[in-house]
Amino acid sequence: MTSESFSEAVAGRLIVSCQAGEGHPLRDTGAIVRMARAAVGGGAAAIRCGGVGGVPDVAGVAAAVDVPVVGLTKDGKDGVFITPTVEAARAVAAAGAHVVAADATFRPRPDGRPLAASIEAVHDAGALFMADVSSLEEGVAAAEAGADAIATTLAGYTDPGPPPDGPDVDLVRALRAALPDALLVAEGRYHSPAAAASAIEAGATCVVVGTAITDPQWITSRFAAAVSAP
Ligand SMILES: CC(=O)N[C@H](C=O)[C@@H](O)[C@H](O)[C@H](O)COP(=O)(O)O
Repeated sequence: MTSESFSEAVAGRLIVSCQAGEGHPLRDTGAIVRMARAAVGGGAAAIRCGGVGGVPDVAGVAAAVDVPVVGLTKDGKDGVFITPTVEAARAVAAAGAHVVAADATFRPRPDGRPLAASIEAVHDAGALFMADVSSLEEGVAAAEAGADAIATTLAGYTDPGPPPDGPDVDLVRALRAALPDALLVAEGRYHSPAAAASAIEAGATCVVVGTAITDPQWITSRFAAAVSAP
């Protein structure tokens, strides 16, 4: 898939992130695949999937849906953990991901290789590279290093302490101003249709929504809290 055809497929549309972490009741490749098919049925333009040991999820979803698949793996929860190494990036591409999403923050990478090495490996495998960043500077650097898409995935997750409640729409605005032609993905804590629409208004090419669509446990907890007596 070329970056032009991926951009055409997702422009002004929703990507659904279908993931379930270790210990989650939906942590099962078959469940993830069915989730992805349901998301496509509802109008998802692409699926983002993978996680800890998530290569089988990427392969299963890629075989089951006819929309682009953004794949990733995760290794732990600290530091650089989203597709953190060149080897992990190669494995995700080999599983059939059209786009490989990986951490592109300035933090030290566990294999000591530069971001550009992961980008090159993904391109050599015939896939595109989505750079998961937390700041304007990281997004600009990732674009300069050859990333095909810049995503705000890690905004709010690199500082100590809990992330804020809402999405970082200001980062979307700043990235669009700095990178007028980039394929810019708004991602992270978009918890309502209105919030997702606000990202497009701020200049995002497309929006990724995960938890608010694909985690019944999280959705239930919001309803449960709303009806519980104070
Ligand atoms: C920080 C991190 O690990 N983000 C991950 C990236 O793949 C996923 O756990 C998120 O679910 C995804 O980014 C979508 O975001 P939200 O679930 O907030 O809609």
